[in-house]
Formats: sequence, structure tokens, C-alpha cells
Amino acid sequence: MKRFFSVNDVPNLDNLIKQARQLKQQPLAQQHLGKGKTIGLVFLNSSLRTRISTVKAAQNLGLESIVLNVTQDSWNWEFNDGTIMNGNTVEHIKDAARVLSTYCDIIGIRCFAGLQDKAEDTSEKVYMLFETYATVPVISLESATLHPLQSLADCISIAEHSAKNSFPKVVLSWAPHIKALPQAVANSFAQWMHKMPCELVVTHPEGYELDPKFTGNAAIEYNQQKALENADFVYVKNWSSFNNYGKILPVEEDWMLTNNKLRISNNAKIMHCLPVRRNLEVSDEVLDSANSLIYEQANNRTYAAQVVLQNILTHAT
Ligand SMILES: NCCC[C@H](NC(=O)CCC(=O)O)C(=O)O
Ligand SMILES: NC(=O)OP(=O)(O)O
Repeated sequence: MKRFFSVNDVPNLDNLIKQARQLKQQPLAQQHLGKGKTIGLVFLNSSLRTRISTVKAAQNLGLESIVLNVTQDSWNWEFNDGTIMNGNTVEHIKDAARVLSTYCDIIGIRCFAGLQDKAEDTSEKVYMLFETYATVPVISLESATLHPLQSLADCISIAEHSAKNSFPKVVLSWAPHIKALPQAVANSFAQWMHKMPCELVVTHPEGYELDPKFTGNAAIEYNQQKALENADFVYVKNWSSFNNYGKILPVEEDWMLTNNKLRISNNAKIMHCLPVRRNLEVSDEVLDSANSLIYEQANNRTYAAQVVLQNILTHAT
């Protein structure tokens, strides 16, 4: 693996999940791999899990990590080419990417969708610019349209809770929110589920259709109750409208996931990438129930990051 931007960079997902589960048993077995090497973690947006789990994964592999929070303790970046930089931006992304590549052997970058300019977000302008100018392997810590480390952790969690040779029903269920959030987590989850042995159903109010590029042939169901019927896993997430780009549309019914709604499921396991707005997206009773996988997912972020870094260290440098 020379880069990690989407599921398309993974030659064999089943193998990657198996490797990650082995690492989980022996996290310090490959300490020699990263010795003397450095990973840079660049954040243009907030993070708890991605930041700490990737540092932890690097540590397990003997890699040093350096974290740069661009919006807090770095120069303000310019993303447009040819701009006369006489305003608030101080450093061009191409200079930052080249300079960071001299200090780091691998670089991770988080660059959320701005949700203002659909063409800019769907083309992954910021991520692609950074990758173009970096001279070392780049991994996504969540980009405008995808969140592959989250999705890999989710695949590990689903694999851990699925019987051998089973074909679970997995439901991606839209949730209410007060802010317009990116579609990245939902897009990515759908994209990775297509490579897993499962049936994927996506449920959301009308108007919240995701980019079909990612949902592919998944069934779209506007009736949440119908979607939840016999579900084995329910993945809850809010996203803003893709067609009416970045907008919050009025929704009449209550889409918050509750125990009552889940009665119709197959004793479903509940998933969320976190952070979660409790009692807005999902009720406390669901999040704190025995069926909730939220902390296992968060824990698996370490092994998702570790297996990706291990593959990059082994094959690309
Ligand atoms: N990395 C996981 C989710 C990150 C982001 N959530 C958020 O921005 C939540 C913000 C809030 O709840 O105010 C998202 O949906 O893509
Ligand atoms: N799930 C996730 O990516 O969390 P953070 O935004 O806290 O990194």
C-alpha cells in the first residue's frame, strides 16, 4: 500500500481485517518497523479519536509522531494557485506539503468538506493538492468525501460480531442534527460495506440521498421502521443534503434511534463513529445498551490505523 485514501487502495479487504485482528492480539510485535521514522499528522479540523488512535498506532510500531493543528498553531494555508497572497493566508499548501515531507516518512491529513462549494468538495481539492505536492505516502484522516480509517475500524467491528460465513443485514440510518455535517462518514461506510459480505440498506428522509457514486446498488428506504426490520447492525449518522448541497432540510418525523424503534430488528448491534450528540441522534438507552459497539469501534481505530501504517512501512518506504 502506497497511499490510503479509499477502499480502492486496499488490495484485499478480508486480509487487511485479518491482519488488523492479529495486531490487536499482539500490538507490539512489529515495533522494529517504524524505528527511526516519523509520521506527521496534519489537522485542518478537530479530532479526538483519529488523532489519539493514530498516535497510539504509530507508537505501537515504533514510529515517532508529530501533530500539527493547522487552524490553531500553524500559519493559515492558501489553497488556490496563482493567488496574490496579500490577505490572511500566509503559507501555500504546496510549500507546506513539500516541507513536511522533508521531516516525515508518512503524512496523515484531515480536511473536511467545507460544504460551501460542491465541486471543490467532490473533487477532493485540498486532499489531492496535498498528496500531489507531498513526496512521501499520504493517508486520509477524513477528507471531504471519505473517512477510510473509520470505515476500516467499522469493518473490523462488524467482522468481530458476525458469525462465520454469515451475511448480515447492515442498515445505515440517518439521524437528526443541529448542524450541517459532511457526508464523508456515510459515503465511506457505504463504499466499504460493498466490499463486505453483507446486505446494505440506507435509510434517510427524502432529500438526503447520498452521492450514488458511493451508495451504488444499496437499497434506499425512506421508511426507517421498514429498514430496521431484521437488521443485524444499525449504523447511525447525520449528514447534510448532497443534492441541495450542504443544506439541512426540514424533516417532520422523528429520526432519533430509540430502543422502541429497534424492537423490530434482529437484536441489532448499534454503531456510531462518534462524537455523538446524545438524545438528538441516538437515545442514551441505545448508546449505553449491551448492544452498543461504539467504544469497540473507537478502540478498533487504533488497529485500523496500525494495519495501514504497517502496510505502508512494509511496502512503500
Ligand atoms: N470524524 C467523525 C465525525 C466528524 C464530523 N462530525 C462533526 O463534525 C460533529 C460536529 C458536531 O456534532 O457539532 C463528521 O460528521 O464528519
Ligand atoms: N470518529 C472520528 O473520526 O472521531 P474524531 O473526529 O474525534 O477523530
